[in-house]
Amino acid sequence: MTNENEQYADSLYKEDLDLIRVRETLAANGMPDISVAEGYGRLLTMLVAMSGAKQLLEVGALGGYSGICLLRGAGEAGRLTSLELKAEYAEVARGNVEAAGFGQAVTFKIGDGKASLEQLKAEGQQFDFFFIDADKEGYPVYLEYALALATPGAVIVGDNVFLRGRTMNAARVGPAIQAVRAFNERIASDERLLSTVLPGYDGLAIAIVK
Ligand SMILES: C[S@@+](CC[C@H](N)C(=O)[O-])C[C@H]1O[C@@H](n2cnc3c(N)ncnc32)[C@H](O)[C@@H]1O
Repeated sequence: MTNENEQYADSLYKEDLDLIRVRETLAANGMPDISVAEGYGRLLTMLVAMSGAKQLLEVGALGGYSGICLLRGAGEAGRLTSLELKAEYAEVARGNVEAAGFGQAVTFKIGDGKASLEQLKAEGQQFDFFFIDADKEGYPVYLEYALALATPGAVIVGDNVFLRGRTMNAARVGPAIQAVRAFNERIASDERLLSTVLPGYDGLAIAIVK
């Protein structure tokens, strides 16, 4: 769901064939059309480019839309580790990331993102950009891992932090909603982070590790 402002902003940009392909393959494979919003996809590219990040990590690959946006910002030296629960989704993402010209730059890790992050931590891997966009109940844990795996100055971005209004609805107390509230509060108050929450689309949290 996009509002008039978002639709206007999106209408300014020409068709993006690599991203159209992602949406087509989602439909063709019966996958949900829940890629990051167009404007936030462009913002991911900009944030990666502006920060100079090269070692990128995303939690939640789906069909590769955000992966393509992230890698576009990082240039030739960019490397993306993409964590995805479902092997069949990762295969669709792999095809789309390859078709966009980034096949050599991406590594998919299949399974629960928390287990993959624990493995990356045990291997001593570090990243300078994190995009958290998977199961909402996992957001606080994903943030904890991002802080543990972050280089100084790393950027941490979390999508859908409004949960289409459920985050702000005090009557809603389900585990995913409480987890996203905890994530947002931590983003705003953790003294190790500089942060903001953008209210467009479904809400995007952006933080820099000091
Ligand atoms: C909102 S979609 C990701 C969209 C993607 N970031 C994009 O913008 O193109 C969420 C994805 O997270 C995956 N997911 C759900 N639970 C997960 C988990 N525990 N670990 C890793 N991935 C998970 C889902 O299978 C789905 O592909």
